[in-house]
Parts: sequence; structure tokens; C-alpha cells
Amino acid sequence: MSERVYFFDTTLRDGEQTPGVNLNQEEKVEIALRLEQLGIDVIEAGFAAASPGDAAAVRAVAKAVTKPMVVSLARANKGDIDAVIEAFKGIDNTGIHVFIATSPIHREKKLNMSKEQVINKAIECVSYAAQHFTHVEFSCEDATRSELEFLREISEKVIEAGATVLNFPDTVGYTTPEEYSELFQYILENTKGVEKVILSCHCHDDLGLAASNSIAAIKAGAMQVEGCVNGIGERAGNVALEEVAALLETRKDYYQKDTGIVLKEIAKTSKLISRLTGVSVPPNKAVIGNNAFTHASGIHQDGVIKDKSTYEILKPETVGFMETKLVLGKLSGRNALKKRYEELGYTISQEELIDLFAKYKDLADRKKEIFDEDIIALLETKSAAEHQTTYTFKDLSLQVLPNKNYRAFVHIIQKDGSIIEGIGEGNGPVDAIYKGIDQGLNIENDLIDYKIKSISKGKDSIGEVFVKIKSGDSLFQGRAIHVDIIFASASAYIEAINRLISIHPKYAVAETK
Ligand SMILES: CC(=O)SCCNC(=O)CCNC(=O)[C@H](O)C(C)(C)COP(=O)(O)OP(=O)(O)OC[C@H]1O[C@@H](n2cnc3c(N)ncnc32)[C@H](O)[C@@H]1OP(=O)(O)O
Ligand SMILES: CC(C)C(=O)C(=O)O
Ligand SMILES: [Mg+2]
Repeated sequence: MSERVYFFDTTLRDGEQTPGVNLNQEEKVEIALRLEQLGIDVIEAGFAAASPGDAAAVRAVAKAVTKPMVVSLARANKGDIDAVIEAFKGIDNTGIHVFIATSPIHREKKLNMSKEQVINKAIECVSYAAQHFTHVEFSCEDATRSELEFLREISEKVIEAGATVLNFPDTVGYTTPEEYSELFQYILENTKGVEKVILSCHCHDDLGLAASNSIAAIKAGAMQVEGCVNGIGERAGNVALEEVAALLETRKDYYQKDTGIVLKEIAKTSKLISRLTGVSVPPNKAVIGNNAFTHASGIHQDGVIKDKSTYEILKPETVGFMETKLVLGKLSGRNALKKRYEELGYTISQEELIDLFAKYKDLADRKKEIFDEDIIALLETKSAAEHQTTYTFKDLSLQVLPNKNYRAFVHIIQKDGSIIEGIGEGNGPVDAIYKGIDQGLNIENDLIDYKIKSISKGKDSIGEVFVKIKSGDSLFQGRAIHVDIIFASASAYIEAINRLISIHPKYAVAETK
């Protein structure tokens, strides 16, 4: 049978210790209500002794939620404990979290206390707290740099004094999965009265091991895991609770643990906390990052199109995200391109796909991100090419003249494959190019309109050029799209000229030139 793991969320206390984060009462209440939806068992709402504002927020949170137990942190001194008692006066389902450091470094350098003094302080404070609360968590701060025997000794004493939860924090993210699991095994095997309490783990991520250490503790017998949504917290942060929850769900086959977490609430909770704390979620963050369910490479995209389980161990819907995403880029393959066209409502044959894919790769080499507008534009390029009549733009080069004018050398391909060169000078590059085309093709017309706009997003967006030319009373338009707007400008102009010569007898000769 699966055992239950309790989730203790300290986003509102340790999470608020993230440099630069400051949550007011309203924000704490809003987050707490979300945490309740997420199925958190215990919410640490703050540190009542820290300020009158935090005491008020802790109280407001306790009044706002109904299901989770709400606790406040307190140092091992009467003043801090009294602040918690005061904050929770008259509110049910509240508790206290008392801590004192146990490691030699903290005892000697910070507290200036002997082992005996630390134990006596802990007993005195836990006893006092237990007179006011039925839920009393006691934490051995910096447990992972403390002597195991001392942890056992203080644990036995605080259990006797009335502690109901014992927490062994890896305060500075120093431990490793093997070592942390040995700590829990040692406490479980050697501590008198341990069967009466819940053992808890609390991991910081200084060496990137917070999730591994938490899961090792759970495997070794910890029944409660403490952490913050989005992994925020002091320094490198606390373990990201959503990672532990997703792991226990995904690997239930191995860990066989139940939790009260409503996984589909994860995305909403993460977004709210990111917004209210101002701490953004890195795109590659496990479970909640923007890229966590996004596939970018052709081989992976092909696999996911065939069956999502090839590259997804967790469904995005399970944790409240909308869907698996395939992003088109330089590394995508034909199958992903075809699927995107289909999603956009275009039916593409295999032959068309071969042609489009070549153009797509050419575009992807030039552009960082490919948007839907880009691939639709590729289809349009294709149909423009099909309509192509007499002339096609080949290439050009530009010179800046000493008088700041431009000289353009334009190469145009005729239907029979021969190349025409035109040379033109103008006060800008497009002016010079258009004069070069006119000169090469010996065609007179007036440019009536020239418009340019970007089709998709970003600095490397595709440009669309629209031109209108006039010959006699007739107007002819041309349109072209390309990453290079100079190329697009020349192609659009030549397209307009193709239309002109196709209906203008005067230029019929031009076709056979
Ligand atoms: C591992 C953790 O995350 S612990 C939680 C950390 N969170 C916070 O500190 C946020 C809230 N803190 C605060 O607002 C302030 O630090 C307060 C109001 C709690 C205390 O402020 P001050 O009284 O000015 O003390 P200050 O913060 O400068 O120093 C801490 C004092 O508490 C003592 N102390 C530290 N931990 C404990 C403890 N668990 N039990 C008893 N005393 C402790 C220190 O030795 C120091 O004592 P000293 O003044 O005699 O040297
Ligand atoms: C107060 C304790 C539980 C803590 O946050 C830590 O040791 O990291
Ligand atoms: Mg902490």
C-alpha cells in the first residue's frame, strides 16, 4: 500500500526570503488560497515576529484558508513564540514552527551556545509552544552539518517536550542524496519516540541537489517535504515542490507514495507566484518552464507526432498546461512542417512538401524563430513562382557613390535562362535597383506605390514589399516576400513588370529578347 507524503509549502516564508521579494498581506492571502487549491497540507505563512505587517499577514492567511494547517516560524525564544500565539489567537487549524541551529558552526559562531544550552533552549521553547498548539514543528537548523548523535539527542528531548513534527533542514544545500538518506535512517533507527512524530525534510538548492536530496529523504522515511513553488527562497532557493509532486506521480511505480497535490493546479499556481513575487520562471525549468513540454528538433517532433510518449514522461495537461508544443526552427523536419501546415488548414502533398521544405530550411538558416506567418508566406512564394512569366530576379550588388547616391548592378533571368544585366543610379538603394531593372529590360513605367512591412515578429522577420507601377493608363502590381528586403523589393518590381509585359503589346518583343 502507498504511504502518504505531506506537502509543507513555505513560499510565503522561506520563499519571501528570496532577495528582492516582498509580499503584502493581500498577496499572501491570494497565494495561500491558490496553495489550498493545489492541495498543500501545511502552509507556512510567514514569521510573525519579523514585523507587525507579517504577523497580520500570517493571521489573515490562517483566517482565509480552511483545509490546510497554517503555521508561523519562530526562533527558540519566548518573544517569537508569543508573536505566533498572538497572531493565531482564536483561529483553528494553526500551528507553530520553532527552530534553533544544531551544527557546531552555528552553535559556536552564530548563537555562541554550547550543545547543552541549545538543547535546554529547545526543550523550554517546545514545551511552551506545546501549551498553546497541538501542532508543533521543531527544526534543527543546519542539521546536515550537525553531529548525528546530537541530532538524535535533541530529537528525543523535543519529542518528550511535545514536538509533533521533526524537521532536519539542509539549510545551506550542503548534503548529498546518500548522506541525507543516512541521516533519516539514523534518526528513524535510533531515536526514542520517533514513531510518534512526522519526520520532515527541507532542502536548499545551493549545489543543485534540492530535488534529489528531498526525494532521497522521502525514500528513507521522511513523511513531509518542505519547499516552495517555483523553487524560490533564500540564496539558490528551496526545493521546487512541483518537481517533487511531479516526480512522485511519474515514478509512483518506484516510490509508491501518495500526495494530496492536485497536479493540474501546478501551472496556475506557478504563474501566480511568479507574477506576485516578480521572480520569472526560467524557460528550461522542470515541470513549469515554458520549454518543459516544447519539442524543437525534427527527430523528437517526428516521435511526438507519432506518439507523445516517445519524448514525454509527463503530460502537460496533467500539470495544468494546455498542450505539447512543437516549435518550428532550424532543426525541424518535414513531418513537423507538414503537421503545422495541416493545423493551419493547408493540405500539402508530398511533392509540395519537398519543395516547401527546401525553402523552409533556407529561411530557417537565416531566421532565429519561424512563425506561422513565415510558413504561410512560403506557400505564397511558391504560388508567385508558379505565376512567374518572363523575368525572374537573380541577384544584385550595390555601390555607394562619393555623392552618397547608390549604383545598382541587377541580374535578371529570362525565360530561356539567359541573364540580363541592368545598371541604375538613384538616391537610395531601391531607387537605384528599380532604375537598373528599367535600364536592363528597357521598359518605361512610373512607380506609383511602394510599401514594405514585416510579416512576422523579430528583427529577422520576413519583409513583404508591395509595388504598383503605371504604364499608359494601366496599373500593375507586384508583391514579394523575403528575409532580405532588398531582394523582396527587386522581386516585387519584376513581378509587376511581368504583369505589364503580359498584356502590353508594346513590350511583346521583350519576351523574345
Ligand atoms: C534558516 C532560516 O531561513 S531562518 C529564518 C530567517 N528569516 C528571517 O530572519 C526573516 C525574519 N527576521 C527578522 O525580521 C529579524 O531577523 C528578527 C526580527 C527575527 C530579529 O531581528 P533582531 O532582533 O534585530 O536580530 P538579528 O536578526 O540582527 O539577529 C538574530 C538574532 O537571533 C539569534 N538567533 C538566530 N536564530 C535563533 C534561533 N533559532 N533561536 C534563538 N535565537 C536565534 C541570533 O543569534 C541573533 O542574536 P543576537 O542578536 O543576540 O546576536
Ligand atoms: C527555518 C528553517 C526550517 C529553514 O528554513 C532552514 O533551515 O533552511
Ligand atoms: Mg530554509
